[in-house]
Amino acid sequence: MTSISAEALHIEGVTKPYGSRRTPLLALDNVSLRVPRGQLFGLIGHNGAGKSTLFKLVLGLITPSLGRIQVNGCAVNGPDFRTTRRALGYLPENLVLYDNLTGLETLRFFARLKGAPQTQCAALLDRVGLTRAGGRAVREYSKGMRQRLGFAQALLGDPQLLLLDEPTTGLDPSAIRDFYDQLDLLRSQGVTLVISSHILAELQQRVDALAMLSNGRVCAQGTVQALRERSRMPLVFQLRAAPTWLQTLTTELPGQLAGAEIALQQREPGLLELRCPREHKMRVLAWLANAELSDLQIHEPSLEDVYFGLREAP
Ligand SMILES: Nc1ncnc2c1ncn2[C@@H]1O[C@H](COP(=O)(O)OP(=O)(O)OP(=O)(O)O)[C@@H](O)[C@H]1O
Repeated sequence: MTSISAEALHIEGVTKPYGSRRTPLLALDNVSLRVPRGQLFGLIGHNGAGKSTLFKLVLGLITPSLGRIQVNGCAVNGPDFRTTRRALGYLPENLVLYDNLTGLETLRFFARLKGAPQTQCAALLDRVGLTRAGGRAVREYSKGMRQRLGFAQALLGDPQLLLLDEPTTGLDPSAIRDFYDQLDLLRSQGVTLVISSHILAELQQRVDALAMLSNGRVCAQGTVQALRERSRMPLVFQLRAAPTWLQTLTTELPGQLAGAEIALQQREPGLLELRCPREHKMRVLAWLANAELSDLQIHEPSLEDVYFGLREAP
């Protein structure tokens, strides 16, 4: 197979059916994605959208019926994939751990499976903050400790591409922050990270780009800002002023912004919320320049708003 790209991950026209030949269910349907090296790339979508299936295809654990996948320019399941496979790290959604093994024994076990040096295990336990717990049986670990051990397992062999399937589920806010600090460090070292999550607020500030899967298809792909613009979700202006001034604004604004789809709502005395399409932002600001406001905040639509906006789009 000829190389389609030297990007960290290049997926082209991939389809994966499950079920019988007569009534196949397309877990993935003509999916194409490109992830440049060194990016933190998000994958979002409803339950059953196809995220885990995509990870398994990239790992070569299952094969597509159509399309092709390359990791660092090397075809998945092609002749050189054994070597490339070693440069992949994976944290599955539900990692099975042996409760009777200690944390350190667990890592040693995975290191043997992966052909990674045993000498990495203690350093990786330290990296995820489990050095003191490393001698304790995994059965005594909390959910957060198990996740951290799973993350250490994914880092065995110094992977260049890390696939993380819902890695922060069940973690407390401080553990989530520590986890993303680790991802930032890896990214600064040139590692490419693909992360799936249902916690959209968490991804919004952190990913370089993302893809949105719906019913096995990519329904949107790009930076959070590009998806915001595509979704055409409104901007929200929060205006604080004396109630009498807000009354004037409420009366005059619709006439001033004729032709713009705006919505006004009094949130509380002295606080007016104005929703309007992005393309009218500068008109609104120009008009507000002469208003006697005590405060003005402009809120971009959240990734969650964008997600629902794009999913509902025909
Ligand atoms: N081994 C399998 N056999 C049959 N169908 C499967 C299999 N694995 C996944 N599917 C189906 O493929 C679709 C995609 O599943 P997948 O697990 O990839 O979704 P997901 O986006 O990871 O979901 P979640 O967010 O719930 O983890 C679903 O309809 C699922 O039922």
